[in-house]
Amino acid sequence: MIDGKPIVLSSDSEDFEEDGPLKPAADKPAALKYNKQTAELIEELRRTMRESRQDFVFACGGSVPIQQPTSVGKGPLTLPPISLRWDPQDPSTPASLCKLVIPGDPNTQQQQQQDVSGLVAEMAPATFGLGGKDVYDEEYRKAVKLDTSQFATNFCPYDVGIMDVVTKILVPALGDRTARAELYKLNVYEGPSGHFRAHVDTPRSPAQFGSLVVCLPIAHEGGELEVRHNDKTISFDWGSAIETGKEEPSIHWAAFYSDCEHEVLPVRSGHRVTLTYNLFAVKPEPIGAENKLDLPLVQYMDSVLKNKDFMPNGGYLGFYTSHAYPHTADSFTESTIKGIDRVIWQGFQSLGCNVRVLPVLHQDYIEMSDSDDEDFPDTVIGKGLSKMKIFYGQVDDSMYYKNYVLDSWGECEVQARDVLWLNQGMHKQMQLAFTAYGNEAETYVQYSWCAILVQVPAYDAEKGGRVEIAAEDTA
Ligand SMILES: O=C(O)CCC(=O)C(=O)O
Ligand SMILES: [Fe+2]
Repeated sequence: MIDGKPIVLSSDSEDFEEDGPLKPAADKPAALKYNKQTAELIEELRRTMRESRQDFVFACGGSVPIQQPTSVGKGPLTLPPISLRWDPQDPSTPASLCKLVIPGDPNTQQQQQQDVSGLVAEMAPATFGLGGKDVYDEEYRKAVKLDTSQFATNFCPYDVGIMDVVTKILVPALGDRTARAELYKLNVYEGPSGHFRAHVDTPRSPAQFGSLVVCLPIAHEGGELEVRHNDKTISFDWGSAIETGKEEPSIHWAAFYSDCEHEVLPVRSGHRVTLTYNLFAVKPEPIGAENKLDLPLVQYMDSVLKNKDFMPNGGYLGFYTSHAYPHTADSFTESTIKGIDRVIWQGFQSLGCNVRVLPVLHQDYIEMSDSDDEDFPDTVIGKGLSKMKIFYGQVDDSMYYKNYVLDSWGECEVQARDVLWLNQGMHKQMQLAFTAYGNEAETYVQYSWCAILVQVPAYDAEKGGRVEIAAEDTA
């Protein structure tokens, strides 16, 4: 949970003095109190973190063949034919016409395409969220959908190991946190032009961390799903794999962090039929110091903290998260923290530091009458942000100025100028993504990117390690 006051940081906190601690200068809000050795070690730590970022995945996928059930040898990972049943718009339509079994008889492929057309005729245009409203605009999304109240399927992503893979790859193996999938929509993207332009998925709750798409084996061409994070793109091309005769009928799936921008490219022909699921992180475990992460980056962080010259009197580190996170107007949960963010958050915690995650907003997105004011910060960070109704441009107070007291840990006040940043924070791309198109007009939960704030304890020369500080309740 995040509550309390908003805090303000200057982004140019790179100023070190040659020897010894800096004297804070009134005209230099970024002046810092750290020594030269700290400056050098920080540079190394920054570089290592930049490099480590490349190693984290943000999407995964696979395929599962469908087998006709036999009386023998039906193992737990066998996927039987998938049936779909739906509510007809005309209640007098016989049930036999409101059902599709996939794959159907291999000799009647054409029949199957006709059956899909029958399904499509019962589906409604799929809208997307724009500016708080559900909009239908074929320029951005051309697809049809059914809600879960209107259809049923025997397919379950848990039966065939998909959720095991998702949990292992996208929910880092920390504690026994796991992923829960909730069926969300049935969608059909029809050739020659069905598509969904770049968007991020609207979070359904602060516990949502990802989305799962399952594509049924129905012939189509095109319709590649592209998922992007920072400057990387992962593409899932199921159409060519599904094309008749090339492989045994299989479902194809992809799961990805839902703050990652993604896009369905135009379907050239056929029907791209998908089930979509929202993924939630469940069973968060309290993380204790005994729960050390055995990752090179954490070992490196450990070695820096063990260096007696690094922040000998303690201090504060900041890391702008690589992903954006959902939060509601008054709640923010750390249970969905992912990728390198998760490693940094838990890594520092396991090394005896206190860690917090705070939402961040860049000034471009804050509309204030006096935002031309030079004293107004480039970046506003803090727990109180969520209370400012920022997403509607209604910041109702002008108290958020540079060098504001950022936060406090017990008696300890953290000022903006005390924080050494490990990376640069302007995730413009992500901010644009969340202000542009979502898959749903839902404003109750929003994404924003965040800052991880780390309280580094002082070095105790006698003990030969960092001073112990009281662990925080991170629930
Ligand atoms: O069908 C897909 O591959 C993705 C669909 C999608 O992005 C959505 O429904 O939000
Ligand atoms: Fe989406």
